[in-house]
This record gives sequence, C-alpha cells and structure tokens, in this order.
Amino acid sequence: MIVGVPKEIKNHEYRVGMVPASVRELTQRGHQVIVQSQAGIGIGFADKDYVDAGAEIYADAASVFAKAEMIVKVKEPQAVERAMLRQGQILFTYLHLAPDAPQTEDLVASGAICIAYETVTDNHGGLPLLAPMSEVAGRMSIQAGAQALEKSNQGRGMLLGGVPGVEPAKVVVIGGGMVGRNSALMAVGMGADVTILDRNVNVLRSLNAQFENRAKVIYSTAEALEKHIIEADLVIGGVLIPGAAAPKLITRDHISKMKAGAAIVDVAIDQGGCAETSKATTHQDPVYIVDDVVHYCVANMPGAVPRTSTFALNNATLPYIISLAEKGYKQALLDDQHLMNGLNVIDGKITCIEVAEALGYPHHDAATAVKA
Ligand SMILES: NC(=O)C1=CN([C@@H]2O[C@H](COP(=O)(O)OP(=O)(O)OC[C@H]3O[C@@H](n4cnc5c(N)ncnc54)[C@H](O)[C@@H]3O)[C@@H](O)[C@H]2O)C=CC1
Ligand SMILES: CC(=O)C(=O)O
Ligand SMILES: [Mg+2]
Repeated sequence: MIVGVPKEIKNHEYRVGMVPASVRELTQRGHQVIVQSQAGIGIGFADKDYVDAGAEIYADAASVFAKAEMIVKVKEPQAVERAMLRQGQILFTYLHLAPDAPQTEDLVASGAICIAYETVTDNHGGLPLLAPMSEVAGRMSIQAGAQALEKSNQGRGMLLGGVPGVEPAKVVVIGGGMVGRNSALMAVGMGADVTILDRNVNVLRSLNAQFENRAKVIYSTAEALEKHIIEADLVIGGVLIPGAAAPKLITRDHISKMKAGAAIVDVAIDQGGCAETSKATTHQDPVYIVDDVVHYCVANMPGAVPRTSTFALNNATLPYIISLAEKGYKQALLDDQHLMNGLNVIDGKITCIEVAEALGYPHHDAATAVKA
C-alpha cells in the first residue's frame, strides 16, 4: 500500500502521524511511505531521518494526498485537506465528527473511508487510540489550569498547592476516565484539594482505590455537579460519551455563580465541550473570559508537547496502520470489530451512530457498508 503522511496544519500542531521508526515497520513489510517535507520537524525529525527509514519525501501536501492510498494524520482534516480527499482513499486520524457538521459534510462528500482514532475500542471497554492523548491532555490540564489561575491571566491569583498556613486551591475534575484520572494525579501531586465526579460506579471504586484519601470521589448528579462547580477554583472537564457530542454539564447559570477569577479547562472541547460557555481556542490564544471565569478550551492540547505525544500516539496506532496496510481496509475492518468501531464514514455513509444522531444523518451498519 502507498501510505502518506502530510504535515499537520492546525494551529501550533507539531505532532506527526508517523515517526521514522513506524515508517520503517511499513517499508520493511514492502509498503511505500511518502512523507511531506518537514512533516516531523516539530519533534526534531529531519526529512533525512524519514529517508533513512525508507520513506520518500514529497514537497507538498497536495502531492501526498494525490498519491497515497491511505493518509495517516493526527488532527481532523482541515477544509483544505478535506478538499484533497478522494473516493476510496483511507483516512486514519482523529475526527471528532459529532460536534463538527462542516467536516462531516465534507467527509461524506469525499467518498473516502474515514476511520477515527477516538472511536476505536478494545476488549476492556477502553478507547486505546484516544487513551494516550487523554493521558497527555489530562496531565497538561493542571499546568494549563495553574496558569489560568494566575492574576496576569485574570485568574484568582491562587497557587494550586497553597503554602503552609494558606489553603490550597479546590480542583474539581468532571469525568474520572483517562483525562480525569491523569488530571487528578497531577493536581494531587501539587497539593491541591481535589474532587473527582463520575457516574460510573466502577470508575468511582477504581479512583477511590488509586487515590485513597488524597482525592474525594463523588457520584455525578446534577446536584453534586452544581455544588462542586460553584465551590471550585479550577474545574477540569474530562467527560466523554464515545462518539457523541459532550454533555453540557457546566451550565451558563453555574458559570455566573462561580467565583470571579475561577478557571475552567474544558478538555472535552474536541467533542464540543462540556460547558455551555465553551468554544474552541488555539495554543496561540488559549483563554477567554465569560462572567469573570477564565476558560481554556484548546482542542489539540497534546500538540504543545508533540515529542511526548507523537511517540505515545504512534505506539498505539502502529498495529492498526500495519493491519490496514497489510490487509487493505475491508479485511482489516472485517477481521477486527474494535477497528470497525473506528469507522465513521465510508463511501458517503455515516457508520457511527452517535455522529448520525448528533447531525441528523441516516445511520448505516458498518459491516454492511464495508462489504458493499
Ligand atoms: N482537548 C484535547 O486536546 C484533548 C481532548 N480529549 C478529550 O477528553 C475527553 C475525555 O476523554 P477520556 O478521558 O479519554 O474519556 P474516558 O472515556 O476515559 O472518560 C470519560 C469519563 O466521563 C465519564 N462521564 C460520562 N458522563 C458523565 C457525567 N454526566 N458526569 C460525570 N462523568 C461522566 C465516564 O463515566 C468516563 O469515566 C474526550 O472528549 C476526549 O476526546 C482527549 C485528549 C486531548
Ligand atoms: C484527542 C485529541 O483531540 C488530540 O490529541 O488532539
Ligand atoms: Mg461570577
């Protein structure tokens, strides 16, 4: 198969779909890998490193898209990239379609086979291609939140851990999955007063076993959410209903009742955000204020630590990239129901039910659509 790796073009996005070591795994198996010039420069890989791994370097994205049978990326394709997709071409990347009608429309129109990292599943009820970036974003959320609380960013002017004789900040983590657990780990480590809310009792048990008395673990009801959000200095939004738009658990009313200078880091922004007041921001201009509450809503947080993130992402994606290249998409998907769950759009049909429901498209059975 001819596998193409374009350079990412989202704001301050320095990750890359494949590191040279992953390229070598494909070229050793007889596949052709074409990489856009400078695609890996943000994480310290020169074109020569890719050439040494057996790749060919193409000057621009247009030639990579024109030649490749499968495009491997990190972030959802931007409008100019969507325009380069074609019927029958495989796109393997994060998509986050439910809150993104224009992207969905373009992918449907393209006729491409669009497999989303974030809806690929595993045997343990997890999301193995989302998990590594959620670990990164969860850990980063506390760094971002600590900065948002600084006075120069219009925050309350609080240190997360306080100092002897002065109370620490109250950090409220909504959603105790990959993001939430990693976020709580950092917040506890910095000495903050941490509360985690989730509505899955098994998740609550496991969080309690991990954090013991270093974090409060609370069942997430509307009442509990309101109480803890209003009392918080920093709220981390880490909820997810896989494939679906994020539930708006932080309402406009909660925001108006929060303390002036409190902060929200809405990690779930890539699925539309879990605060009614959230709108996506960029690393260049990450925060804005609503009702005196600082909002950080960067949809590609791991892009800021691209070296850590690219390696972590590639460790997870490589087996699937190899499977798609070796078997072709039909066999790879039909052989592996977990990869099939990643299929969101094929030949103009939406096969992810949450996306179809969120955006009012008919839903098609994935296996039937693949066999067609
Ligand atoms: N902004 C960014 O750069 C990044 C964003 N993300 C996003 O972060 C979000 C969370 O991802 P993960 O932690 O991997 O998901 P996860 O599936 O591991 O955890 C989500 C948790 O939310 C809980 N939840 C669902 N509804 C809830 C409710 N009403 N109240 C409280 N908890 C609730 C679930 O029980 C689950 O434990 C996703 O939208 C993901 O795409 C992930 C990585 C980077
Ligand atoms: C998951 C995601 O949105 C990211 O890593 O950018
Ligand atoms: Mg207020």
